[in-house]
Amino acid sequence: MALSSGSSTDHDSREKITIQNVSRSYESVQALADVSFSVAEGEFCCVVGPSGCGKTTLLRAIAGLDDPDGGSILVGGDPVTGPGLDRGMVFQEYALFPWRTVRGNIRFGLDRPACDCPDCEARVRELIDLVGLEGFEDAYPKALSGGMKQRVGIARALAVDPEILLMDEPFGSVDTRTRDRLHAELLDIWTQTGQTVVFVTHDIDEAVTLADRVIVVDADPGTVQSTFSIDLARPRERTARDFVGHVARIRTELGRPDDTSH
Ligand SMILES: Nc1ncnc2c1ncn2[C@@H]1O[C@H](COP(=O)(O)OP(=O)(O)OP(=O)(O)O)[C@@H](O)[C@H]1O
Repeated sequence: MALSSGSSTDHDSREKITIQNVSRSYESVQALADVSFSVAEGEFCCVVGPSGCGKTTLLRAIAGLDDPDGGSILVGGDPVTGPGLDRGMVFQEYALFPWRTVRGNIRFGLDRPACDCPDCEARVRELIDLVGLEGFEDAYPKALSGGMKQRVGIARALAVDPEILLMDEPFGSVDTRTRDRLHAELLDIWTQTGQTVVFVTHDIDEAVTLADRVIVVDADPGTVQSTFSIDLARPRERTARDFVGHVARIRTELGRPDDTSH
């Protein structure tokens, strides 16, 4: 993947994440090539692109789970040198601990020594309420539906109140109806928390449903393709009518037919 938001990558105070000339290769495969863009504080940014264009590699690098070969990633102006409590990650395949209950999975982040949560049990209860899993506290992941598992994944990522939420195709494994519901719930949570979100998807419709700003990348890792971002500046509270107009506008900008009727 090679992309540029078209804006300066010099750090300014509104920038929460600054990605500067980041590259990453796996043996002969170049997954990221000279990637530069930034994400503003409190922004919901979707990175959309086809399978294999380097989206997961990028997200893992921001999370500090993987080291780029070159370039730098700054969070709040500080270089990322490894995982941190300021970043929560939600994985496509949930990555829940099968031997832990819903409560135990959500509590995971709070059990770390670096966590200074004054009342962890109260925090877990708050998160269970937030993601609507009341009554399932003692259930194990194998007894949950895909949508419920991902609610646990989101709650676990939010447990330590991270400044940044990194989401890697989190709703790729749930049915369309559940996905629509989870979109609404996620936007609701984001409205409450005001976190900076980087949400990776291969689905442009999902991206325009959720994002303040969409960064579109194309196939062929390591080459610059038709990559652009769109500033949507949408209001946080949006009516269904606004939404249809919003999708139509984005489709026009992307040069795609207006098929927002379904
Ligand atoms: N650990 C690895 N070892 C070797 N190659 C890898 C590794 N991780 C990723 N790659 C390769 O790097 C490229 C980018 O992979 P990445 O998973 O970041 O893409 P992606 O856009 O997230 O794809 P998807 O949408 O399918 O998850 C791919 O060609 C992939 O095969």
